[in-house]
Amino acid sequence: MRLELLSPMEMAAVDRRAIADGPFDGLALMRRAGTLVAAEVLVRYPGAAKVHVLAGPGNNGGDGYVIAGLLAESGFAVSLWTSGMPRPGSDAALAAAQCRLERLSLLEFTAGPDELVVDALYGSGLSRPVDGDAARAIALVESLDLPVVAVDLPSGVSGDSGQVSGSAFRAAVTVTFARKKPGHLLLPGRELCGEVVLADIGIDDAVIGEMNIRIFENDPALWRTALPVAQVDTHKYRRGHVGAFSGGPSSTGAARLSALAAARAGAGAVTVLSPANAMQVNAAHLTSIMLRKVSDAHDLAKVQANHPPSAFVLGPGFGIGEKARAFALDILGDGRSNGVEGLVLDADGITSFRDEPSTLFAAAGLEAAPALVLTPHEGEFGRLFPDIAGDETLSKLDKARRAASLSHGTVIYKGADTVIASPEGRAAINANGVPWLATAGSGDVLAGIVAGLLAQGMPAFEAACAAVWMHAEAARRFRPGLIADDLPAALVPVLHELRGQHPKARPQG
Ligand SMILES: NC(=O)C1=CN([C@@H]2O[C@H](COP(=O)(O)OP(=O)(O)OC[C@H]3O[C@@H](n4cnc5c(N)ncnc54)[C@H](O)[C@@H]3O)[C@@H](O)[C@H]2O)[C@@H](O)CC1
Ligand SMILES: Nc1ncnc2c1ncn2[C@@H]1O[C@H](COP(=O)(O)OP(=O)(O)O)[C@@H](O)[C@H]1O
Ligand SMILES: [K+]
Repeated sequence: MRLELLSPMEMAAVDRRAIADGPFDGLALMRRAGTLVAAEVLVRYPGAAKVHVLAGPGNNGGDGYVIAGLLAESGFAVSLWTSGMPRPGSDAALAAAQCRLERLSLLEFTAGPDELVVDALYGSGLSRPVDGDAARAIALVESLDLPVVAVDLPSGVSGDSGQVSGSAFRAAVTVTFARKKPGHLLLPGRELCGEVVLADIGIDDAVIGEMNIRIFENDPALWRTALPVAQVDTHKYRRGHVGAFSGGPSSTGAARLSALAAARAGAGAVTVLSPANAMQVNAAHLTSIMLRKVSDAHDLAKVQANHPPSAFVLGPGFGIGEKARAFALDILGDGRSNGVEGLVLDADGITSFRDEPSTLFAAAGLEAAPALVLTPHEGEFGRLFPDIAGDETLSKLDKARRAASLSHGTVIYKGADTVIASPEGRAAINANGVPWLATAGSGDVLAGIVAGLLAQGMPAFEAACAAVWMHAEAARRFRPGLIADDLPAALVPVLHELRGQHPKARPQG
């Protein structure tokens, strides 16, 4: 699958390289791009009363000239509205020269009901805010509620960040070329793109392969082969043991949600690690999940001495303060020598380090430290990484990557467009989320899934990507009405399906 995401700059480099290598020159690529967009229009809007093609001054406009010509040849009534002449000698100028249609000035743009708009104003070359005639055209199209087919990106949407610069079209369909860009998946870009169609214009995969791209759309193809597969001769502790720290007597539910999720994600044993004063309430609500008293460092040391968990979840409902810091630093310091694969630090666990994040980052950076996975939502992200969060020049993708590098941890920067980033620079943007996942406790479940996968030996980045995708997929299939309590069981069919696709899959009874 073509999951790499190319920044507009990388895409331009790929275009140049592909043109240099042949067999297609720039105009041929443009003709292929335009032909594929025109084909989408034909298939989706065969009855459009009229098609307005808006062509800008660059190569995005060049695609527009090709599209306008082809749609007119196919029998559509086409109005071609242009903004700025293509640079003489450019591919766009060649495409414009081959288009016989009358040029109307975008300044005079007008349209009527039941008509269609093809937006070929600006694509990956967007270099300043969209204003003036283009902004007026966008407003008119919006007021008439006309369907828009965007070429490469809706004009005004940054391919790097998904942010709007000035104003932007809201497309029903966006046809992009070779690979998606981060702006197709990051909000608000994802919303403004509508359905994204990836069109193959003939750029060889090898050209993209040479770029060593490390940013991907999150998809099972990225991590399916790393999913844990239980061996025939396994036993419960070998299938991974998760320890989920509980808060005090009035905030124990979050840890139990994490614990259940870890168990459903395949951990063979899960133990809620509870302060003494919450033992009773936890005991009253647990069956297959085990329970141990962990009130202080001494108790934690005892847990680590006998069947120690291979992964921990610390934070959900835990309470903010010194105890969370001490436990987290203890686990990171105890390290892989004791069989600990990872620590998932969520919610209060993250906030506990707001005044001294560097101690956490230093502990995670030690050679023998287990993997640290941080799962902040936007508010928590700002507490742990205030400088990165406050830098408005950075996209959500950039922010997650910088945070991962700084913290030596894998960062799951949550939200409707969750970004997962590894400390070594890999990143994935998740796109299968559904709004009803925004329900109290759903983050606790996510933390538990990550820990469940880590405990079974899945590498941190893959475990984080898999957990985010499965969490969202379980919610998507469940449909609205979901509460966090439903999620652990809703994971089961998703896991079954993924395991069925695993290359080492055995028949399941
Ligand atoms: N050979 C190639 O390089 C190919 C390029 N393709 C198309 O080329 C596009 C990229 O082309 P370009 O790099 O020329 O970039 P664009 O055509 O996206 O935009 C660049 C042009 O628009 C102007 N511009 C940018 N933002 C503006 C704003 N807000 N207001 C007014 N003017 C603005 C710039 O000054 C420049 O003239 C892609 O999006 C894709 O549609 C496709 O044809 C496939 C092949
Ligand atoms: N609009 C949305 N669309 C899809 N997923 C969302 C949306 N809003 C939040 N989420 C997801 O829901 C989960 C909420 O986690 P979190 O904010 O920690 O909530 P809680 O602390 O209540 O568990 C995260 O996985 C997040 O990515
Ligand atoms: K466009």
